[in-house]
Parts: sequence; structure tokens; C-alpha cells
Amino acid sequence: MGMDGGDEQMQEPASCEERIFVSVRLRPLSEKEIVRHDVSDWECINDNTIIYQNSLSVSERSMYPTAYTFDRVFSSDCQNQQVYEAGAKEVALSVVSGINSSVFAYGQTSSGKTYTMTGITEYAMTDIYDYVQRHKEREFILKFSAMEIYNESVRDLLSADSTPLRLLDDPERGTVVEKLTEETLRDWNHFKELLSVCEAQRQIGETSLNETSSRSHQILRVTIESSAREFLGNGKSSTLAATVNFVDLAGSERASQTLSAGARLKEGCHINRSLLTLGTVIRKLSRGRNGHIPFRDSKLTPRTHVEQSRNTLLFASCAKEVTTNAQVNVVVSDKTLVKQLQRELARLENELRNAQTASVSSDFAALLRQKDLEIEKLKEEVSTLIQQRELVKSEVEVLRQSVKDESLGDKKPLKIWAAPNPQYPELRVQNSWDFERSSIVTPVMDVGDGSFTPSDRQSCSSEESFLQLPDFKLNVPHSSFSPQLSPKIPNLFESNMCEDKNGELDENSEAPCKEVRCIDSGRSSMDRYSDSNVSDSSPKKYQNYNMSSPRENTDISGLMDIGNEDRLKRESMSLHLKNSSNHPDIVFPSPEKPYLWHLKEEISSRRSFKLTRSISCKASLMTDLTSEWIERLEKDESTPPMGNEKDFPGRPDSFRNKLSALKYDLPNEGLSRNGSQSSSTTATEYELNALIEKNESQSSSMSAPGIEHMPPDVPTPEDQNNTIFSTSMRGTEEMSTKQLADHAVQVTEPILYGKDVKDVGLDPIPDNYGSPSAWPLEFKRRQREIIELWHACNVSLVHRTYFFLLFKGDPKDYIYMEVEHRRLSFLRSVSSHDNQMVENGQVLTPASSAKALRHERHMLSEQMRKRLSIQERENLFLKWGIRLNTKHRKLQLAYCLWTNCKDMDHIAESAAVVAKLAGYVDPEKTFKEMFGLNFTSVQQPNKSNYTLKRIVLSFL
Ligand SMILES: Nc1ncnc2c1ncn2[C@@H]1O[C@H](COP(=O)(O)OP(=O)(O)OP(=O)(O)O)[C@@H](O)[C@H]1O
Repeated sequence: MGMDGGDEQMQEPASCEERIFVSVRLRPLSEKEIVRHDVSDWECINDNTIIYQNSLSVSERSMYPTAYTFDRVFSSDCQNQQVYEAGAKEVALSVVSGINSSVFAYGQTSSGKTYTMTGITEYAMTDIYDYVQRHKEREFILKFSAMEIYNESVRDLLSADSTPLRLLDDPERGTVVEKLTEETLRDWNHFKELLSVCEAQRQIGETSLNETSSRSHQILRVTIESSAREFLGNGKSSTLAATVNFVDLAGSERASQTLSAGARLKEGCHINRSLLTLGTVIRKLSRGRNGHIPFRDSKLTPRTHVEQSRNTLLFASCAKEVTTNAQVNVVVSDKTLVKQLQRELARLENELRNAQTASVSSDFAALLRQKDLEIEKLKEEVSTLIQQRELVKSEVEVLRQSVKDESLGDKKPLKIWAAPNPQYPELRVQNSWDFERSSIVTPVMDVGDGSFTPSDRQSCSSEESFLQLPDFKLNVPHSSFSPQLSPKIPNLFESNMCEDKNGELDENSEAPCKEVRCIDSGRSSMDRYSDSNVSDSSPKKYQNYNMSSPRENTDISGLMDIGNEDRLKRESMSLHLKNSSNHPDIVFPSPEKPYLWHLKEEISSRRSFKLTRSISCKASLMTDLTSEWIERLEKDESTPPMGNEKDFPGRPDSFRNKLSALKYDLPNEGLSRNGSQSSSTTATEYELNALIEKNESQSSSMSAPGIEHMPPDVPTPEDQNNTIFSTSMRGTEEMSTKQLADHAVQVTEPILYGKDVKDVGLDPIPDNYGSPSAWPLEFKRRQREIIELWHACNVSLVHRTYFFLLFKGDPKDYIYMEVEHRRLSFLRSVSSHDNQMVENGQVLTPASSAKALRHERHMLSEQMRKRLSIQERENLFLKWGIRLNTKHRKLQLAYCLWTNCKDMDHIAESAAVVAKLAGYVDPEKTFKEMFGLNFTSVQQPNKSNYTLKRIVLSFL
């Protein structure tokens, strides 16, 4: 149903919003099709829903809806009369009440458009004449016109000479036909007679008409004017005028699919252009603009034209979303119109005057007050910032001086720098010789008198004991290198390793990261002091223990205050100043503060320090793929254009480099018993696990990362090993750092089944899921758990997708599933304790990962424009229940993805969509490397087993 405004017509304000009434008709199988034993692909399951009967592949399922709902659907045995009564009558007859309307049929060739429209037009005209007959109180004038649009030119079907007509763009009336023949006819039969005479004449002169008719658009237009025969009470007569269009469109199939060439191709192009324009208009209208109300009814051809049928349904779905504003067209005289307009003008002027006097003055006053307040606030902030800056400046100065003095005395070069984060100015001081040493991690030793002291200088490097600040990233040239994925695990904690700009480890680098080591003091200890009101990025959970000059045991108060961020900043700065006068590079916690005592107890009793880098290891796996992908998107590089996935060269080289950088080189560097690096690492690993084990025994739900218990129902040799490991951990509380390190190596040995540690990389993973027949079930169970963990941990959707699509239940997938499960369990455990992780210098919290996930969803929604055609997008929206006339549809869709962990269909479909958006091409195991944590480099040829120890290390 649609509205046209004519010169003399005026639309009454009273109107109601309506949607286009859309019905779909299934054509019965033709005789040919019956002979071929074709079966219809579509079925009406009730009066409103049509479904695709054949099964769809997963990717098809994710892209296309299987059921479509319309105002009405008609099965193939339905008659024209029923279609008219239920699908067109009300609309067609609105013309007699002064409301414009259109009924049109859209569909591919031979779908039954002409068959249906002929029937509808007949029934409608009969009803219109009937109405005219029954309403003698009004006078009716009916005007008919019939035209054909073929190859973009218009013919008047009522004129015998078939003179082509031109379309004109009239600024006031829109597009009109220049020489539209209008016949005032006595009745419908008169009109049909005339029409058939004209047609017969044309056929004589133009034999191709029959051929072309199906490829042209044919429009029958009936304009009805009616006025009351008697004046109304107020002395005026009301005249209504409206038009109804019956439009039989040309076949909607694509030109390419008609296999046409030459003149036929040109014809096809024209038809397509018209239909494309129509489709565009409908699509635009479906997004919320008012306009014509096209009515559509089609039958769908079966099987061989599924795509066409889908397109028809998509078109119909778009049309369904168009809202119309049907109004009665009342024809009024110019005089009346002028008077009405004058009244309206006066009313509006009045409204404007009142509004101005009432609100303007008070609005401005309030606005001014608000702005004044804002200015005051800003001024205060500026002065606070200036003060802080001065404070830091003097701090730098004092520190520089005292450090200089000291370093000269010791003949050791010192480095001081201020982190460039204006939010949290912080100083870092480092004896350079400290980081030239390899180290063993024992950040703080309890000397038994209630105070903290660094352990023996020989065994404690400042690197390990220097906690990282949130602004760490600013000091480190960003690299895609992910430390936690490094095969050289010991190097993660080693002082003289640093990432260079290429993400490679550079032993001699002077980059600041070399001088900063980060230790997260462990969630148990931190939990006590955490303040839930503090933002996640607050540095509250980081304490600086600069132990590079262990000679001094300086008391600092306030450093551990974890109250609000500002206070912490101020106190932290003042502490530095306070200490800097004597020993600028020594910062120890003070026993005077009760929370420090707690911390000390935690540390001394359980050595529960964790290296934040270790923790970040858990996070990087999940973020790497996404960050890589998002990075790529943001740079807009290597993004294959839509539809050209096959040509997509794959991930950029940098990514491959990164993968290769992650290759394991385990036996030599990772597990050498003799190397201090390995000792320190293992000790760290040990401590980390000890802490986690405690935490998890508290929560009794999570598994520790690295070495952890297998599922309880799987009795394997690992159970034994893990038991040994756990027991050993508990028995080492009194150990020195050195012992600890050695012991850590010992406790890992049982895992190796008595082999040399160097062999660990080749150890097979036992078949943990029992008999091979148990694996499919176990796989499903694991998969579901992982999906839920992904959800709980806000894991990147791209990561989930790749993982989900790559690991489909092959027995070899066990190892990947196991690793992923452990990693996620750990992550969830950490985040459920409100701990923070650091990755690439960025603090990761549940809030930050949720934010990253939101960012990813936005990126995915952006990708929809690039990777999906409009049609594909709209199919998807329909499929995912997103109305085509709502805003931010792409974003809505992105926010639907991967949300229902319980519904595996939803998961599969989400994965298919994300895969398409992320340019996922080849599910081969190349990509498994991404999840394989560098297993492949040590994979034995033709061996499917991997080493447990490697998994353990990969976690750290
Ligand atoms: N519902 C129906 N019941 C019986 N026959 C039908 C039905 N619909 C279509 N047909 C028959 O199918 C054939 C094609 O129909 P029709 O010419 O209406 O298709 P069309 O969509 O108008 O094609 P074109 O785009 O080429 O004009 C005709 O022979 C018509 O009689």
C-alpha cells in the first residue's frame, strides 16, 4: 500500500502506520517437473511459515534461514480467489476510500506471477465495480491506464499504435509517464476489451511481444475519484482520489543465470536494473523510511532454483519491514487549502513564541551554572596535576642525585627512568650489574623477625623482585611476541633477556624491560587487600620490591596501600621520595602495616609469588589470534576482499614469524638441570603451581595450570605424577631458593617416567581418555566445558572459532583440548579471585577482557560489510532474528555470536559466521599450530603424541 500526493490532493494528518502485507505463494509442480519426479524444496507448514525442506550444511545453516515467516503463505494447491481474498483484497479495495495502493508480484520467471496477478486484478476490479454500484450516494470516476516497461522504455498498452512513451521526472509529481493514455471507462469489461484489441493489434505488427512480455514489467493502473453527490452539513463536498496499481514484474533471476547474450543480455540488464532499483528501494524502505507499499505474491519454483527462491524470500522479507503511512487523499479546493495552511502557520508561530519565552532564559542560566562548575572542576584537576608533576620532578632529582652518589661509590652504573605514563608516574631504578646476572627467583625471604629482607644477593636478582607497573607496556616496544608462548621458558624470567622491536629476544638489549621484572604477589595475598571499588587498571595490586640493593632493609610505609587510586599514586610517590634520600633503589614492605604482615605471612609460608609474566602466559593464547586478527584488520592489511577467500594468501608473514618464534627448543634451554636459568624457571613454575594449588584447593573446582590433575574418571600414570608433584610442593616450604630450584627440577622428574629431562620433549602423552571408543563422548564433554570456559573468560571469538573448527574430535585433538581446558580453567580461577594478569605489559582483568571482546565484536560487525554481500547480510539478519528495519543490525548480529554455550547448533553457526568474517579458509593443521603451543616443532614424524611436560611448560 502506498501514497501519492497530487497537485490538488491533500493528505490528512490522521493516518496510521502499517507494514506492507507480504504473502508468498508456492507454485505447483509443472507437468515437466512431475515427469522428472522433481520434489518441491519448500513447504508451507502453516498459514504464515514456509520452510526449506532439505537439510543444510553447517555453513549454509549459518548463512540462510530455514524458515521464513510472512503475513500469509499459500500452498501450491491454493486457488487464485483464496490468494486474492486473503492476500490482496483489503489492500486493493482501499482505493475506493481514497487510499493509494499497489499490488505487485515478484519472483523468477515461470513462478506464476502473471497467473496470480491476472487472477487478483480480475477479482479486484469486480469488487471495485461492485462497490461503485452499491454506493450511489457518491459519484465515481474510474480512469484506467495500462503500460509495459520493457528495456527501460514505456509503452502505452491502450494505444493501438503502441507509441513508446517516455518517463519524465516531474519535480512535483515524481516520475510520470509523458503521454499516459487515460480512458474513462464504463466498466471493467469495456477496459479489458480495449486492452485485448490493442494487444491484438500490437501482435500483428510486433511478433516478439509474446516473447518479451514475460521479460517486461506490466502495470495496470486504476485511478478512482469519488465525491459525495450532496453537500455535507458545512456546505462542502468531500472528494477522494486514489490509485491502485497492479504490477506484474519481469522475472527476477539474474542476467547471468538466463544465459542470455546480445539483445537478450541487454534486455536482461534492463530488467535487472529495474528490479535492482526496486529491490534497493524496498531495502531502503525496509530500514525505516516511508514510501510505496508494494504487495508481493509469488510461487516458488522447486529444487533447481533454490537460490532464486531464497532471493525472492529475502526480497519479501525486506518488503515486510517497510512501514507505510496510509492516509486518505482528500481533494480540497485551493481556497480551503490556503485557509488551512494559514491556520496551521498561526498555530505554529504561537507555539514557537510560547516556547521561547518559557524555556530559553531558564535553560541558559542552568547551562551556564553547569559550565561554571565544570570549569571549576577542571581548574582543580589542573592544579592537582601541576602539583603532582612538581612532586615527581623533585623526586626524580633527588633520586638521580642519591643514586648517582651511590653508584659512584659502588662503581656500578645505575639507571633511573620515569615511566612515561602521566596517569601513574613511577620511578624505576636499577643497578645495571644486577640484570647482568642470571637469577633464581626468590623475591623476598622471611628472616624470621617479622621483617622482610631480600634473600641472599647471589640468589636473588632485582629483576625478579621488581614488580611491574601497569604502564610497563609504555616502556617496551610493542611486539607481537608473546612471552608466555616462548619455548624458552626460562628466559621469561631471566634478567638479561629482552624483546627487541622484532619480537626477538635480545640478550644485550638495554631496553627498559630488561630492568624491570614483574611479580604479582599472588592472588591470595592480594585478595585480602584488594578494594573492589578500585578500577581494574588500578595499580593497587602491584607492589614494588626493588631488591637490587639488599644491603638495606628500609622501611616504607604506605606503599602497599590499596585504597583508591589517587591515594595510592600520591603515597607511592611520597614513599619513593622518602626512601630515595637514603637508598633510592631499595623498596621493601614495612611490618608496621598490618596488611604487609599478612603479605609477608603469605609469602613466607607459601612462597606464593607469581611472576606476572607467567600469568600472562595463560592469557596470551586466547588473545593472540584475536589480537593478530584485529591488528590485521585495524591496519586493514591482507584482508581478502569478499568472495576472494581462495586467493587470500593467509596470515601475514609476521604471523608466521611469530609462530615460528614460538617453536619449542626445549631440551637444551628449558630443562637443563645444570643451567641456572632452568632452575629459576622451574622454581617459578613451582611457586606458581603451589599458589594455584592452594587457591584451587580452596575453590575445589579449578585445575592448576601446568601440571595438574587429569579428570578424575581417567586413571592414568599422570595421576601418580601429579600426586608426587603436589606432595613435593607441600614439603618444600622451608627450602632456600637454591633448594627450591633444585627441588623443582626433582619434582618434575617423575613426570618424565625416569627419562632424562632432555627427553621430556619427546615423551608421549598417555591416552588419557581411556579406550578409543570413549573418546568421542569425552571429546563432546570436553568441548562443552571449553565452550563454557570461553564464555566465562571472555575469550576471543576468533580464537573460539578457530579452535572449534579445527578440533572436531580426532583422537589427536585430545592434547589440544587438554591444554585449552587447563589454560581456561586457570584463567577462570584467576579471574574469579579478582586477580590480574599482565600480558604484553597490559593488565588483564575480567573487565579488560570483556572490553576486548566487545572490541572484537565491533570489529566483526565491521567485517560484515567487507566480507558479506548485502544479500548475505540480510539473510543472516533474518536467520538470527534481527529485524531488517532496526538499527545497528551488524552489531546486533555480532553481539549474538557465541552467546549460548548450551546450544551446540548456535555454537556451530556462530563459528561459521565468525570464520567467514575472519577469513578462515583452511582447517588443516597449519592452524593447529596456533593452538598447539609450538608442539609441532618437536613432533616426531608420524607420531601423534606430544609431551606432557611441554604442555606444562607451555602454561608458564
Ligand atoms: N498456481 C498455479 N496453478 C496452476 N498453474 C500455474 C500456477 N502458477 C503458475 N502456473 C502456470 O505456470 C506457468 C508459468 O506461470 P506464469 O506465466 O504466471 O509465470 P511468470 O512468473 O509470470 O513468468 P514470467 O516471469 O516469465 O512472466 C503458466 O503456464 C501458468 O499457467
